[in-house]
Amino acid sequence: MTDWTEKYRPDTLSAVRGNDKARDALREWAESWDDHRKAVIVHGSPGVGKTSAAHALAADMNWPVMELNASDHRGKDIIDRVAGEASKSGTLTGGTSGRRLVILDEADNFHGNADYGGSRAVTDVVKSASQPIVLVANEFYDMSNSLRNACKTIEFRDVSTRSIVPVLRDICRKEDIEFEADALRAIAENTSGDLRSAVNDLQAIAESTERLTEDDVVTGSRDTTEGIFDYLDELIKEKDAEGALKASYDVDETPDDLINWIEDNMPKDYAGAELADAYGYLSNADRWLGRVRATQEYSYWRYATDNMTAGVAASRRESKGGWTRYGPPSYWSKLGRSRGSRNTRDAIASRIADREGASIATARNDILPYLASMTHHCHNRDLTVEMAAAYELDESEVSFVTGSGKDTNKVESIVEDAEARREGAAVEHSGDAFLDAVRSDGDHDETNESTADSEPANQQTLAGDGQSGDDEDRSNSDADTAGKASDDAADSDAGDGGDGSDGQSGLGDFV
Ligand SMILES: Nc1ncnc2c1ncn2[C@@H]1O[C@H](COP(=O)(O)OP(=O)(O)OP(=O)(O)O)[C@@H](O)[C@H]1O
Repeated sequence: MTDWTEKYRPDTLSAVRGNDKARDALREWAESWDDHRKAVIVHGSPGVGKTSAAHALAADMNWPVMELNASDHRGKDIIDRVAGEASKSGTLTGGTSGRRLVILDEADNFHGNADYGGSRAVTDVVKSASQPIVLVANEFYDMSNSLRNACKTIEFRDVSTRSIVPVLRDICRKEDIEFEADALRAIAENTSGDLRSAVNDLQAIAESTERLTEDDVVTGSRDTTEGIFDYLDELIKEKDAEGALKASYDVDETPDDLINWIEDNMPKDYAGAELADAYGYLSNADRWLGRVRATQEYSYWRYATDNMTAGVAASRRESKGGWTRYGPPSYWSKLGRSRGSRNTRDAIASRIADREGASIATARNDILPYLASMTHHCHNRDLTVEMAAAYELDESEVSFVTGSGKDTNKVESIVEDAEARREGAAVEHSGDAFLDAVRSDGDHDETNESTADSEPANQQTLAGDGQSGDDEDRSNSDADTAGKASDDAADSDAGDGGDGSDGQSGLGDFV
């Protein structure tokens, strides 16, 4: 299955939607580069087209691209060389023909990377570069003052619903998908300005239906979502077990969707032991949903619903007050709805379960979402590499967990590094292979050591296959794991601003 965000990546600037001013400014910057010779910072939220615009610009200008990101080990020499070497050939050919565009992705992350000599060295290169450089960043103010001052700045804003809809419509037409206009609008509204997620959502939903209707877009219809927000309030804060179950009959969501809403919002109010209990019920609910999928026996929905409503309400130990900002299920949870992505999710979960000695349900419901938030957009690169190494993730799996495009050089370089780390670990530890096997079998409380290091090279090869159904056989005494994972998840949220490698030692700390 090709990833539509890659397939429909704009190949010319005029195909970059929703940021006309920024787009024009970028073109103008490139066309006048000989006069000012400054680098440009393109910044804005994830998925609004910054990187695509830089590549499209290069294509329009006929400039070959050299792309690097802050986490790339090739380091500063490369930029130095590219900038220098290209300038020489520029002189030789006596004109612009030796020109190329250097794209520095994750430019807000350089300070954390010693290979580059920190942001000062990058600033120096940027200042003296003899080639046009585009620095792409999410967090403008995470870049040093001097770096910011050395560059021109262009902001990409969140893409409006009005601009997202036509992109989705074009894709539907090219993919021969029937759609209701309202369905596209609902997808666009749900993604709050992130065009990449909108395209991803469209693909996920299109896989599971013949004709896109507004109803397919779980979170789309206003009536439904209002109902669900009220219900979340009742379930999480007010009602007892029976009340929560009864009130759920009026909610216009299938249990498959409802569980995503609950799973994503319950942790905003629950903590500690009650959170662990509630996760236990959600795991049970998810097992019942799995049985429904496997057997098409829809009467099992009842048990799923009992668990996710009455169970969650009964787990509440203290009364909850105040107002909580509940939100629609993340793209990640919604992904579970299409078969292709469910398979990817379950394959990853089964390897996690294998390695951590947890049940597959725990891996899927507790550990994976948590990893997804920790490694969102690969911001914490080190951790992402650890994860890819520990669970032997390939590009599409890293992309699935992190939400970054799978063909991006960020993801590719992470997978390469993870492979290198795994090979290193296999050699170092080959003498202790049995010891490791014994340890990783029962002991998932391992903390300080990097998980990649403790991995026997041949232990995981079976994990990818045995994904379906075998979670029933496993013990489900995972309340501790769940509680621990989610406590840590709360901590991690605060730091989710591209703070890079701040001494996080690895997945073993969290699972
Ligand atoms: N403005 C846009 N016009 C057309 N397509 C877009 C636009 N923004 C995003 N997309 C789609 O989303 C995909 C990802 O966009 P892109 O990687 O350029 O976003 P980004 O802003 O660089 O995000 P990040 O900061 O996460 O790298 C593109 O391949 C394309 O399919």
